[in-house]
Amino acid sequence: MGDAAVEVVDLRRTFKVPERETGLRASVRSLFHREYRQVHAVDGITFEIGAGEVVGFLGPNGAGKTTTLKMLAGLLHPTGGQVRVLGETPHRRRPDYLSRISLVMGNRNQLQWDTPAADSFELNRAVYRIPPAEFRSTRDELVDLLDLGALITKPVRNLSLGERMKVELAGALLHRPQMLFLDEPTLGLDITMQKRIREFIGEHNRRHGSSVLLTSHYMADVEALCRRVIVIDHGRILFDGDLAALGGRLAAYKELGVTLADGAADLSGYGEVRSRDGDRVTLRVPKETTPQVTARLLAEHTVLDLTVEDPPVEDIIELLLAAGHKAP
Ligand SMILES: Nc1ncnc2c1ncn2[C@@H]1O[C@H](COP(=O)(O)OP(=O)(O)OP(=O)(O)O)[C@@H](O)[C@H]1O
Repeated sequence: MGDAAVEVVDLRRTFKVPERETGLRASVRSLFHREYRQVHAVDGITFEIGAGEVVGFLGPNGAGKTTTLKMLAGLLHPTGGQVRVLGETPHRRRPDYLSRISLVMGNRNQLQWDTPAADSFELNRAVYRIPPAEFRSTRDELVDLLDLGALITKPVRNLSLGERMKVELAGALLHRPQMLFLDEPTLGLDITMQKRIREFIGEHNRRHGSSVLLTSHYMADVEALCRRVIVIDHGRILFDGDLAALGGRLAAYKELGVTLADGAADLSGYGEVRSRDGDRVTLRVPKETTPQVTARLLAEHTVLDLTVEDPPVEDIIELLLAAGHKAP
């Protein structure tokens, strides 16, 4: 295998889950004889991530993203296939490997709850055997980049969700991991804090060149950070490539944003009205008829503003998933 940061070939993970039938009789029967079914959480995926690359990992709930990240981080054994991260087999969990990666899960706390983050940072220093001078300079850089200030001296439990995510990220980066797995790092945060976290991730990547695999339900995160995305559904990859190509390949329509002098005009004859925000109407129009539709709008109305854009990424992914479901 080459020197990609992540190399995954036909990776699989199946879970055996008990079938739950309803009713008293079924409950009693299940005491003696349990039926199981196989859940193919990850069903044969193949991809590579280059050194320093930031890749978005997208898919609906239950698609297999977290299961994949856990296998890459060495928390779960694969049921089949091959996985190499930084040239290592993750589930062997060699200390040297663990000191070169980090997994941050937005819905999980990894720092000690009752003590200040600064104490957990010290613990990480000892666990990862970070030389004191390197530790101080990395910590100070993270405190500065994330604007942590006094936050690291307060017990973690007293921090807001956004503040906690910032100190979590700092804790996860103290040992300067080359590979970063981020599972919903902006989950539940307000827009300002989401932006702050995403800017930090971008800046950290530019400075240190670590590779990042990121899952997020917020497309703004993905659009800001990832040129490439992998879309997964039902444990299988539906798309792997440039985010821009995803739009170009799939979107058979454009979105027109129109503001008319007559804000109340009915525009349903020009295309599908997607939304109306005050005087501004968003229309979905087939790509090939966009020039004619814009020409008609301009000829038949007093147009104050007109924009032509690709549909939002959320819509494109929705189309992709719908097409994937129709595939045999
Ligand atoms: N420990 C487990 N035991 C049984 N089934 C599991 C286990 N972990 C995950 N699954 C199942 O595997 C599938 C994939 O789950 P996974 O958490 O990887 O999805 P996801 O893409 O991360 O979803 P989300 O966006 O909701 O976090 C789901 O059907 C889930 O119920």
